[in-house]
Amino acid sequence: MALASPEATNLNIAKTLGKSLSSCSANIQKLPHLTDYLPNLKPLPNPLEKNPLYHPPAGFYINQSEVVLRHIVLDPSADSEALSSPTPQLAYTRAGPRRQIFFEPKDIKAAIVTCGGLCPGMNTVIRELVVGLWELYEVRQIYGVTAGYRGFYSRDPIELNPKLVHNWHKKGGTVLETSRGGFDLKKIVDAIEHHGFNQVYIIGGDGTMRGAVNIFDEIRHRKLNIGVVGIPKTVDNDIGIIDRSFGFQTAVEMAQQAINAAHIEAESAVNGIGLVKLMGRSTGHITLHATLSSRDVDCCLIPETSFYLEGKGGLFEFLEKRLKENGHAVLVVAEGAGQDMIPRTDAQKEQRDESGNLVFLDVGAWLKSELNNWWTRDHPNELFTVKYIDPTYMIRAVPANATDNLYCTLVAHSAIHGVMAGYTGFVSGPINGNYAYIPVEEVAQARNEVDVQDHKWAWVRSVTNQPDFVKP
Ligand SMILES: Nc1ncnc2c1ncn2[C@@H]1O[C@H](COP(=O)(O)OP(=O)(O)O)[C@@H](O)[C@H]1O
Ligand SMILES: O=P(O)(O)OC[C@H]1O[C@](O)(COP(=O)(O)O)[C@@H](O)[C@@H]1O
Ligand SMILES: [Mg+2]
Repeated sequence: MALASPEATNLNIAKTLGKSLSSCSANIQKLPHLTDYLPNLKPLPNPLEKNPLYHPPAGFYINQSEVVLRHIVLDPSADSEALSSPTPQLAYTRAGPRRQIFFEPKDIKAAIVTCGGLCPGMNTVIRELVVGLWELYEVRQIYGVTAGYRGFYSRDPIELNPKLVHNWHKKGGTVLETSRGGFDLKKIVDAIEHHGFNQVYIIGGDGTMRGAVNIFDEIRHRKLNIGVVGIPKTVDNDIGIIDRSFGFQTAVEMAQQAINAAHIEAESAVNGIGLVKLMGRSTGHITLHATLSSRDVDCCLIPETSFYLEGKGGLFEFLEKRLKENGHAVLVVAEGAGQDMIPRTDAQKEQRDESGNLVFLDVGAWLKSELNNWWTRDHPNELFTVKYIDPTYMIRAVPANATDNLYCTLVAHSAIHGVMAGYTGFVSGPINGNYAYIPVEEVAQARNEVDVQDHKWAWVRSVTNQPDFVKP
């Protein structure tokens, strides 16, 4: 069979793509807008037009019709049937400044809140919201709601300005403080009304976004002129649709220190095992990425795949082989992995944190004990040591690295532009590297789990050469 020349192939692809795109219908996810329930709101020109220092160049403003495609991988050789009746492309409103806005800057009273667990970059997002609102849109009433959702109704908000927040991006954690639980819808929306907030910026994870959906619904139900935006924060990277959360890369980078230490301890012992437990309640993204970038890991265990200890194809058999070959092994486990194997009392089965998340048992401590039992049983006269490192909070209680800090700036400014344009009940985040606005309801439902069928997991397997843990 004659091979097509590269030019011919390119032409074919271009033709097919052209056909595909010309017949492509974009399924644009509808974004809620304040005018949906307040039709009399009048648009105003963007104050950036009169900014004394910055003169918006051509192409600065985003057209209403600009979208970001959800899926950018396309198979141009897909059969003609599929192309003649293409599945509509999922598309989201592109983020960025609009020519027209729906808030008079002097009337804006903005609230910023952080909820859930920590994530590197939270302070940067707060800082950029404050500075962006102040500098871009001349907003002078900006408040921080402290201690998470409960702070709306139980604490006095604190006034924020660029001078106060100017070096917050260098600090880990959240200066505004955060908490789990305390979500009381009526009290929260009453407090928003009472304080006169008309823009609410909510930084938090999956639980927080579910709360934001309720807040938005209630505000819409009361027909209040208040914009609500979510900024997804998830060190576990368990929120779907967006590429990743700010802080995730920083956490992966921090995890390297723990893996390096585990490797050194294991290498320096006779039959040494270095065991590291990383964050990841229901997803193993941190563990997977830390494994891929380290290359010192012999076995990576995540919640999305099960494993077993004893017998053919089990963890013990694999580790025994590695110890024989290399004298040491490094094991990295996500906190949510193997939870079904750890014995629990009835009380432990019921234990929940303030937000209602199941409290996990320590998979690292359990594995360490199981490994020790196994070795003393099977090799009573041979030296063996397990060095267990749990860097849980060390990987998230740090300032964001440069890449994440940049992300924080873009996501915060995108959120501001969206709220100013009258959008509400949405989330600002990157999709395929482009910032977009996504209905918060969709984000609250979208999970992002490690796909163990895709290439990334295959890379892990090729780096570690670990078993599939398929029972014979
Ligand atoms: N289904 C839900 N509806 C309303 N609020 C929720 C829901 N789930 C969690 N929350 C609230 O969101 C906040 C943070 O949730 P949590 O699960 O602790 O962290 P994260 O947002 O980081 O996932 C808490 O105040 C919690 O009460
Ligand atoms: O001890 P805390 O503060 O509850 O945080 C621990 C948990 O936070 C997480 O990072 C998830 O937090 P978020 O849902 O807030 O992103 C889990 O991996 C971990 O179980
Ligand atoms: Mg969560």
